[in-house]
Amino acid sequence: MEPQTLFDKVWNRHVVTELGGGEQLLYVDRHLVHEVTSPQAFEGLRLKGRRVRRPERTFATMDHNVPTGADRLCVRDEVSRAQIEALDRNCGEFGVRLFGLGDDHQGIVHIIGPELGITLPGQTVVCGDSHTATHGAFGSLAFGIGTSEVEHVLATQTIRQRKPAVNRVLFMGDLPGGCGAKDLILRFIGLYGTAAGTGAAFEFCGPAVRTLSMEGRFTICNMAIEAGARTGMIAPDEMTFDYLRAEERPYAPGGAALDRAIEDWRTLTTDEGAHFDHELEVDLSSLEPQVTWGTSPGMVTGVNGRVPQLDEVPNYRPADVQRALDYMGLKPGQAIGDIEVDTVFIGSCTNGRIEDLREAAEVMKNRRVAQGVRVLVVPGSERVRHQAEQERLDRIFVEAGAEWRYAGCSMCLAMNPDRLEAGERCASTSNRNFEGRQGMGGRTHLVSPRTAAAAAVSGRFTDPREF
Ligand SMILES: CC(C)[C@H](C(=O)O)[C@@H](O)C(=O)O
Ligand code: SF4
Repeated sequence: MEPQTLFDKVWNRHVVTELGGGEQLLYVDRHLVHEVTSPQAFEGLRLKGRRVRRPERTFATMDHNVPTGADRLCVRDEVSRAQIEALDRNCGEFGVRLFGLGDDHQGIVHIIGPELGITLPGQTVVCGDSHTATHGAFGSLAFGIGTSEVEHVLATQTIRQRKPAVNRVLFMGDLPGGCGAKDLILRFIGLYGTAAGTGAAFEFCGPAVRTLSMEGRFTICNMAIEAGARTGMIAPDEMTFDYLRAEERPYAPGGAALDRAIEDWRTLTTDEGAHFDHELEVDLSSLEPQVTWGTSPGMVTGVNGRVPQLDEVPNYRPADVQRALDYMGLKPGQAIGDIEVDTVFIGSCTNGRIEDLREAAEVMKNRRVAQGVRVLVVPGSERVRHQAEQERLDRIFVEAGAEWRYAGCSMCLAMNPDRLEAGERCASTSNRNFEGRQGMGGRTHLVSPRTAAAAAVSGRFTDPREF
């Protein structure tokens, strides 16, 4: 048989039928739902008198709109409240399991899927959300869909798809100490640009990926989208299987059933000699902690570097760089280490997992947040919050002067009360930094949890390896 890529193997397992015109119908193993992109989809079902085809394969949570303060159950914004109430009603009516506000398992959709064992290796996973690629870190085929497709999946448990190009992204060399998955993926986007993968699927490979924890792998696949790809994948290995065995994952198989599943998942690797449409390589030996200075994740440099000259930036025209710097209030040649921040956001589906919080806590332990800096630490899920509290990480953050909050997307995007005011400057562990992303006129610098924590303590960008 022809050697196959990991992508091909998972794709081929799910083809229900050929639709002609280059399209295939794929079976969907897991459909994740959140409050923003689902109301019209449920409404569509209702109007047509249809049911949810596989409610037991459909899971819903509330994350984008939810407030993260102690009074979060009281949602003041009208649009948010309407979406939250609609999801509650729709899940009740259509028999979908909902992790709603106040539920122990509520959290960002891309955090709770893996941690509850809802998403697993070898599956097809879809959600009305672009960062669904996150789940591909298991070696599953996970991608975002639009609201009309959400309705289609609810009604049929299938999705029409055209097979994308498959690109291999090879990370060479070891990840230097003090650098994490976030630095690695930002470096990749800095090198190849936000159109590196337009419409393609990435398989992330190489020794540095193999040594990453599952948390780190989720971070990388999460940001495949920011490099223009539809999805990212990492072949499952012992790290993956240990993640599934180590803790209670209520929706994953257990015991002998898990062992049998693992035997099957071991076959989910790219065969020797399999064909990729493109090969992209990144050398990590000179990597340092990364900080974005512009309004795209590809506008990025090392924490010890400088804001570049207008004509020095790969993949961007000088006029784009100028516009980004004007918005960001920065000048070419300025040292990154001289940029002061007034806000730090640690959280999101990119970096809101327990390991991210541990890394941030390590830097902030026995230190104080710099004068005048507001620091929000927002666990990605209620389960992460409970675990962090058991490890007393919340004490470290609060004693340093940070705010410890409840789970949600929070300041990753301005859809809930956590947002930037115009002109505020934030070191953020999230994944998008376009104009207004964290609030109108707000300025976002994407960084790792360690670099965010270092900025919290120093009040300016500082190499976290100095702590
Ligand atoms: C609101 C949602 C549709 C959106 C997405 O698709 O990614 C959001 O999660 C984001 O990160 O911008
Ligand atoms: S945390 Fe941010 S990127 Fe992730 S789903 Fe929420 S809004 Fe989208």
